[in-house]
Amino acid sequence: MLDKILAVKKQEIERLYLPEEQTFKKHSLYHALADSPYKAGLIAEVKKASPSKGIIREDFNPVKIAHDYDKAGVQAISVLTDQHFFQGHRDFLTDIKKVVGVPVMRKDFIIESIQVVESALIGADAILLIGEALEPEKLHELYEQAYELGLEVLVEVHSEETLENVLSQFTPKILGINNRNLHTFETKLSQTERMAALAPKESLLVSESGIFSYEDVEKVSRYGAKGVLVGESLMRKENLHDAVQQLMTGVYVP
Ligand SMILES: O=P(O)(O)OC[C@@H](O)[C@@H](O)c1c[nH]c2ccccc12
Repeated sequence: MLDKILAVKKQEIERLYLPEEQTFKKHSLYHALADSPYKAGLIAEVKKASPSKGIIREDFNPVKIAHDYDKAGVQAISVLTDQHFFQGHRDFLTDIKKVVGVPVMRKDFIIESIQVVESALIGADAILLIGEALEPEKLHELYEQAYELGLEVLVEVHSEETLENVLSQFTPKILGINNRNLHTFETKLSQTERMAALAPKESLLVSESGIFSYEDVEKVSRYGAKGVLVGESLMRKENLHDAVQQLMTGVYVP
């Protein structure tokens, strides 16, 4: 599946045009996570659909969802901007950025420099770079470019091998462990435990995918995660405020 996504992405990049420059107030993802009042800071995701789950949320108003997340006290918001496989859009991110006061991360398959520039122009505070989708040298280059443009980067890895390749180049400030294998979609929280043992102490760890309950948040936080990236389990709930409270505190306060 990852290979299929990257093939489509290459075609999209050929047609990519850059939007006009606008000014946005910047917020730091790193600090939002590091200063979280919870066991781990929450990056809540705005995601309508995915290749593994199909449509996740029918009633999908990205700005309303992000606004509810912000009011519920999340530390950051991740916005899927890939259209073809996730039914996202880059305009969702810009519209969301205008109404929330927390950092906004662009979730897409970034493989070329022009997409990093695009991310800055649409108002992202941070971007995702996927270890499994990039040669380590290229990943490092895009990482440096992002920080030069004032963007932070969540460097995501799934496997030990990818982590080793990344670390041979540089130490990411924010390191995401994807519990989901993007080739097979198999998802297990123990991936965070295995990978945390190999991660540098200087990197802020984020556990991504397959987190459904407060017990899951507690578990990955015990493994060393300082942040969690949660999409599906929140997207399937009607009341996002209550869902965030329950996920992060284990207590349901109606
Ligand atoms: O919906 P979940 O299982 O809570 O997962 C969220 C997030 O981790 C997932 O959407 C994701 C992680 N890495 C990605 C890379 C591309 C697209 C999506 C992703």
